[in-house]
Amino acid sequence: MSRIVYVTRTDHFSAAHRLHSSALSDEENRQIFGKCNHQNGHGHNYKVEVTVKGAVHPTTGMVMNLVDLKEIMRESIMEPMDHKNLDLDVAYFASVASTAENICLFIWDQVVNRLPGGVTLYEVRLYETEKNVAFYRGDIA
Ligand SMILES: Nc1nc2c(c(=O)[nH]1)N=C([C@H](O)[C@H](O)COP(=O)(O)OP(=O)(O)OP(=O)(O)O)CN2
Ligand SMILES: [Zn+2]
Repeated sequence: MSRIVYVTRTDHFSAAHRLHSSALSDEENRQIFGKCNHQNGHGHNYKVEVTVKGAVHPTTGMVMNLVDLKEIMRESIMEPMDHKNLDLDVAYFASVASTAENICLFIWDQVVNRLPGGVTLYEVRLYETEKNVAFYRGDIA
C-alpha cells in the first residue's frame, strides 16, 4: 500500500473573451450575460491551479516532477490560451460559452492524457477574477 500525495502547480494567463451563446438571440444573450456580452468582449488575468495525485516515488521522492507538470501546462494552457481571444483563437469555444466552468473542462481535457503513468489528475481550479472561481474534479453526473 502506498500513501497518495497531492501536488499542485499554479500558473497565470491573460485572455479576452465574450460570454455569448449562438443558441440564444442577441436579446437573450444580453439579458443572461449582461456586460459580459458586450460585442467587443473583455479580458481577464486568469489563475489556474492543476492538482495531480499519486504515490511518492521511493527514489525521487516525487509524485511527478513539477518541472514536467510545468511543461504540460505550458503546452496545454499557456500556448493555446495566453494572450489570445478564447472565442476566436480556441476552436473548443466556437461551440461553447467561454465561461470559467467550460475553461476548466477544456483544461482538464488538455491535461488528463498528458500525465505520466501512475499519476492521476485530481482537480483543475480556475480563478477568473479574485471573486469568481470554478473547479472540476472529473465528476460526471
Ligand atoms: N457561472 C458563471 N458566471 C459568470 C462567469 C462565468 O465564467 N461563469 N463569468 C462572468 C464574467 O466573464 C466575469 O467573470 C465578470 O463577472 P463579474 O462577477 O462581473 O466580475 P467581477 O468579479 O470582477 O465583478 P465584481 O463587481 O468585482 O464582483 C460573469 N458570470
Ligand atoms: Zn469574463
